[in-house]
Amino acid sequence: MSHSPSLPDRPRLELDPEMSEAERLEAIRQHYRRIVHVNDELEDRLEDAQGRRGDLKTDVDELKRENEVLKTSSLYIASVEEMTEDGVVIKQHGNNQEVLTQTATRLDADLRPGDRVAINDSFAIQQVLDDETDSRAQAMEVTESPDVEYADIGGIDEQIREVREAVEDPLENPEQFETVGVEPPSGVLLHGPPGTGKTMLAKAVANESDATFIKMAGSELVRKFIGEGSRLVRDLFELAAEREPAVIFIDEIDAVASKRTDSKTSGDAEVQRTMMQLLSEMDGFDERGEIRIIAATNRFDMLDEAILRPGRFDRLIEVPEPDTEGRERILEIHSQEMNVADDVDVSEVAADLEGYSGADIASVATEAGMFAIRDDRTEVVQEDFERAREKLQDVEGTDEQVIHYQY
Ligand SMILES: Nc1ncnc2c1ncn2[C@@H]1O[C@H](COP(=O)(O)OP(=O)(O)OP(=O)(O)O)[C@@H](O)[C@H]1O
Repeated sequence: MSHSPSLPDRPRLELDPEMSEAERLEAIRQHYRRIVHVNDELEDRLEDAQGRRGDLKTDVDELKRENEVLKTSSLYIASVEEMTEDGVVIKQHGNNQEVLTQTATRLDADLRPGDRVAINDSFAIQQVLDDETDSRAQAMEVTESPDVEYADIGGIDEQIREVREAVEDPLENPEQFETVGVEPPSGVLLHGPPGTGKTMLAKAVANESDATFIKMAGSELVRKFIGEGSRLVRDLFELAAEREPAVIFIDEIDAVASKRTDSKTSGDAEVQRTMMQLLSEMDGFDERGEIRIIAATNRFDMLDEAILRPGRFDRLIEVPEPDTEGRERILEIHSQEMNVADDVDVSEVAADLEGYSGADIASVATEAGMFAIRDDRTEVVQEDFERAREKLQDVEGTDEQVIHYQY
């Protein structure tokens, strides 16, 4: 590339009055050729200059970016709480301080409450972080087809029937609901003591309706993902829309939907915001297509009534502790793969397990098998079940009992 500063001389047309017609014509022709030549040369130079300009612009952009990075090298993570006329209210992760700040105009349109953002030392928002962050993956358990079937669940046949009616039927035969002119229930709330099969039931109905199972634990939203609750709830519904047909399962919903307490700590405000997000997602649920939502709690008494209104969790299903017959069925399910001696009387074992949940009974079966192994036997005998029950009673002692009692 030549970058000579001087421009080529401007060609001059010199005509002598003495010249003949033919000479004049020739002089004009030559002049024309010179002009064309100079023009070509100028065009080449222009092209070079433009190329050079492009190179310089790339350098400038690069430097600008570096400068930006240097200026904002230590960014902190925060969540957008609210968009107000005066600016954006954010809360920094790790401390609960709320700050009113400004944002670069180029980001304005993209911001929504609940977004995770990167802020600089002066709290100015520099960047909106991607939705697909680690916490989204961590906070949600997604299973294409959970390996639980209705036949694996014992003692709650009536509850299975109700859940199928509220979840499976609308997913499989939406037209039937339309023809008859009834709205399927918006959300199903399973309530009852711990370990009675609520999660199993939600997994089984997702599996048997060929729906993706997406689980989120309410307790984790408030303990582990502080400041991200409402965003994660929004992501949960977005993910379900991407994966429909889908069953959303919110375990321990009481953690985000408890009756309002009087204290006004920011922790409570945050839980409140998470619940509001959940309510607004459910209110806009009609248009969401093939998504059903199930929640579970063992603290039904603590729930805020707002979540039980029509259009939200409007189908309540109690999943109680199993009765004798139920316990027998659960014991059969959990020992069907075990080599149990013919003379074991399952109904007698079950009768002794009064107050045991399905989860407790599963442990009794496993523990009975362990006793047989310890005794170097290949068959599980009646006494193994009794010893297992005694052992678990000793181990469980207080904690579990207290929870059961509270319920
Ligand atoms: N009705 C049941 N039939 C068969 N197994 C059961 C039943 N209930 C519980 N179990 C056993 O207990 C385990 C835990 O059950 P599950 O997680 O479904 O209970 P949950 O009601 O959701 O409990 P939590 O309230 O503590 O979340 C299951 O994996 C299963 O092994």
